[in-house]
Amino acid sequence: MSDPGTARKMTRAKLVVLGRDNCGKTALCVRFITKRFIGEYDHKKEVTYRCRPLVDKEAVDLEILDTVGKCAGPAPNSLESAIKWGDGFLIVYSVTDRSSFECVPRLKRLIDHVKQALGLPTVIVANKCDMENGRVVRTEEGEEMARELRCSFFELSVAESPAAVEAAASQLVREVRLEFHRHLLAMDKRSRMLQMRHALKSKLTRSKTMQW
Ligand SMILES: Nc1nc2c(ncn2[C@@H]2O[C@H](COP(=O)(O)OP(=O)(O)OP(=O)(O)O)[C@@H](O)[C@H]2O)c(=O)[nH]1
Repeated sequence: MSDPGTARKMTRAKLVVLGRDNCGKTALCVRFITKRFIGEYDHKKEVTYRCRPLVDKEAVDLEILDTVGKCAGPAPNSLESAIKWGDGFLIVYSVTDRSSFECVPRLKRLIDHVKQALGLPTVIVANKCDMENGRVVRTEEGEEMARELRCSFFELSVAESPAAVEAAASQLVREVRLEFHRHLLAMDKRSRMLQMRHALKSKLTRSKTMQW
């Protein structure tokens, strides 16, 4: 995020894409950035993409970290570092893979734990809805889980709908912007309180000196 001390507008943001292997994280990143769907992605390590999309007519410099899917066992250090680094999170699962769906709450808890904060900007994406024949997770299950975790929810097909991918990523940028402005307000409030405390202290010191 931009440094709130120097700018009132959020000009950059760091997004992290999380989810089990094979759920379509790389496909989603590539679709969002290039608008293309290639089909096969050679991706065995973390990759950071950079782009500058317009979201609600305002440009934003995005760094998007595409993590490597892993869910079982303790979270690797690289995943924790990725979460520490990020301002907003896209958690992806595939509607054709129940274990990827079950992984979502675990990843959300990890975000809350690593960032030591609740309610950070997080969007859940249910991918591969074009594969109706292979579907094992119903739309309502995804919606219900997103409600429980208090996250925005998009069910889409990266393969078939670039517009839906853009909508999900734009929603995340909006939520990161909101968080940025909340942070600015909190800092303004804190600095006003400090100013008031300082003014009160000097007044007290002055009146004590006058009594002497
Ligand atoms: N039918 C269909 N296939 C998809 C969709 N999105 C991704 N895929 C396919 O799913 C497979 C895995 O996609 P990736 O983007 O490599 O998945 P990933 O989550 O990055 O996987 P890891 O790198 O192992 O973590 C690829 O064969 C994609 O072509 C989709 O919306 N529909």
